Amino acid sequence: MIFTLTNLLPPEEVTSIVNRLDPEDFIDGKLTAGWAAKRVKENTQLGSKVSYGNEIKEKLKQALIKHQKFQSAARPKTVHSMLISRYEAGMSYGAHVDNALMGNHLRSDLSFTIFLNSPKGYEGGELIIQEAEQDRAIKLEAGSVIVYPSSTLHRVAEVKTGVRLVAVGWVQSLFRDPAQREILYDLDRARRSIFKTSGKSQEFDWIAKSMSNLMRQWSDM
Ligand SMILES: O=C(O)CCC(=O)C(=O)O
Ligand SMILES: [Fe+2]
Repeated sequence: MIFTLTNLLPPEEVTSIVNRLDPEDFIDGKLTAGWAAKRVKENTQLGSKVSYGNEIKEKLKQALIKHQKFQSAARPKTVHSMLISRYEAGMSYGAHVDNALMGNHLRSDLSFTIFLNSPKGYEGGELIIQEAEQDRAIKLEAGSVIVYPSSTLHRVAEVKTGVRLVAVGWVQSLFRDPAQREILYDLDRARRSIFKTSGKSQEFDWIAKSMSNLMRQWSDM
């Protein structure tokens, strides 16, 4: 399941993040890519020792963790390995699959891109996810997020003009099976919708009970 979150942060907060990013603090993106992805990764990213970088990543991570749709659809155990990337004209990231295990044995079940600047600020630069029949190209407003399975082949199209600024990161979910996550997401949506129309009805209780019991069976702690 691929899903989006709109307005992760208010626009003024996204602008203030962008204003803090000094192009001088960005280093070659190849430094954090696996040996094969290194060959196709042509971008820059905020150096890991840049002090304000950790503050920004923490703020974005907290906003994700608090987001109800993100909780319901991703069921995060850990949000990890965040990077802030900057693509100038001519830069791209060719087709690759994300490392399954990162850092201190953290699994990547889901990948996300938080768009930090407006799509009006650059041409090209779409995130392209390969699906069975066709590619899906994604370019969102500043402050919006795309969340997609880490199991996919994906790439970032060449930026033709302007600058593309994004934060990317990964989620180890409490439920590693995408089908299980989708069932839990649908049950949660059904439960919330029933609650809205009929309150804490008998039907609400049955769905809530089933959801809890499936979570007990499936959770991967
Ligand atoms: O910039 C993006 O939207 C995705 C980048 C990416 O695929 C990665 O960092 O692994
Ligand atoms: Fe990737």
